[in-house]
Amino acid sequence: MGETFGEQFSRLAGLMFICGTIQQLVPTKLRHYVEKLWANLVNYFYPYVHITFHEYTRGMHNEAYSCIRTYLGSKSSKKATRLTAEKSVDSMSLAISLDEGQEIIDEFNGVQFQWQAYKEMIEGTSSSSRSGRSGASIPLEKSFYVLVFHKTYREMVTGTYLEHVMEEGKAIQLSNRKRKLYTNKNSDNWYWNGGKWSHINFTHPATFDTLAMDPKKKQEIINDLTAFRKGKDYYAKIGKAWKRGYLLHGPPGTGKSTMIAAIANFLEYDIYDLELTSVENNAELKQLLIDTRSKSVIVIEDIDCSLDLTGKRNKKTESSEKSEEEKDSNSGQDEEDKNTNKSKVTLSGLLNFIDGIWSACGQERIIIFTTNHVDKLDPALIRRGRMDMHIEMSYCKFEAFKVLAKNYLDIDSHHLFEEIRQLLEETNVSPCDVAENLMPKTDSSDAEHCLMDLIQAIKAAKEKERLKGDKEVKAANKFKANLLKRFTSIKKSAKVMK
Ligand SMILES: Nc1ncnc2c1ncn2[C@@H]1O[C@H](COP(=O)(O)OP(=O)(O)OP(=O)(O)O)[C@@H](O)[C@H]1O
Repeated sequence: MGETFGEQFSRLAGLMFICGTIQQLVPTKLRHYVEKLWANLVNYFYPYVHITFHEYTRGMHNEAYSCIRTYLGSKSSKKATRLTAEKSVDSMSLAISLDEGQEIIDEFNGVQFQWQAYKEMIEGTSSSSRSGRSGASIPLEKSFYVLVFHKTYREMVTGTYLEHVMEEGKAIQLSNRKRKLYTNKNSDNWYWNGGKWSHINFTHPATFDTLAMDPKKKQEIINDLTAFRKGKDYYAKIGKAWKRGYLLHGPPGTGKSTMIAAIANFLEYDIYDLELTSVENNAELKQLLIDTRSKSVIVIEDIDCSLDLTGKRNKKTESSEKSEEEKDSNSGQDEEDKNTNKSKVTLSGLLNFIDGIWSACGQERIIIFTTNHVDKLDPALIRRGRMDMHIEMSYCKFEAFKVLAKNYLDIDSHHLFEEIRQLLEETNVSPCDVAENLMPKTDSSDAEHCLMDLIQAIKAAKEKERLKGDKEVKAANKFKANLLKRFTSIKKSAKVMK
């Protein structure tokens, strides 16, 4: 746009003044025709297009309006002189928006777009009122934005500019909102209790900075998540639903749940904590997934304990699996009924949940399974493509310990570090146990005290491991001796028989 909006409007205003003056000189009888001609001329020569975005359309809230409001709020805090600020219960910070009558110029790909904010009062009627006076006339506030642009850019506006405004507005809204931790309700409560998931605000403080693990492995995960977050076009190009699966496995207390919180915080996603044991069947599982929003992490913790999903596939052939699923969902009389939870969700139901066609209806989702026993899981459940990244959360080694020492004691080095390094190399201790010992127990506990406590705890664990090892060696030796004894006696009796 060569001229600015200001210049173009002042030129147009000058022209209108001249035409207005000419109109005054025209005889009254002809004035009507001149006015009509003038309106047509303005229509023909006025090079601007106006688009109005109302807050409500046909009684429904217009999502485009709130995206524009957020988008312009982010631009106008630097440019506009009168702004409105508000904070909703669901949002973390103040939302700034353009005040009534204000306008700002937004620039996109070198083109200027003018936005104006308006508010007008209209008369409305209340359908019911607290005073009991139904149908009373009440003043309603009607807010709207008007986008003004040169007609040359009509295609750019409808093609890319508005999409850019919507996307950016939505992204700001998402990063501003309080994130949620959802848990699935029992299906008996779905309809009378507002939805299939109940939620609380998600405020877990874990981040990748506070997560104790091998730094190289941690960086790999961060890179993977970053690529996923930016991967919208890539996933579209390769024809894959925009989702990714992570399998977190490792002994108890190694940080699997902490890692989930760190992932959700890193991506700024909500978490859906799916309790499989309270899902009755495969159909319910699908409905629960459909009811999740994008930009979310769907978690099934301790998948090996959730349902008897292990080994089923190994026992059956691929071809018999479909009929098995039907059998499961119809009668549900076999293996699942042996579970105390009576859930009829099957392995194939769960596989569909992860990668069925309909699972692509909501994009930008992460699915995470956790387990303490990866070897117990059916290979089909965790194959690449379903669980794209397998992350082993392991016992605490020195690099992970340093992160915990920094978090809990705010120290980067200490003369006891070397002893701890050696002990951790020789002993399996979970980060959870290390963290527990690093927590000051009394007001007078300093770093030295905590590190000494930790050394004692690792030594005790080492001793326990040694005793366990001795016991195992003894048992193995006993077994070997028994075997040898039996073998010799068999040999002897064979000789006698000869
Ligand atoms: N890798 C870690 N980094 C930081 N803190 C950790 C880590 N692992 C464990 N912790 C600490 O130990 C506590 C328990 O860890 P967490 O629940 O994440 O382990 P988990 O592997 O999920 O255990 P489980 O398998 O028993 O569910 C956490 O609250 C956290 O304070």
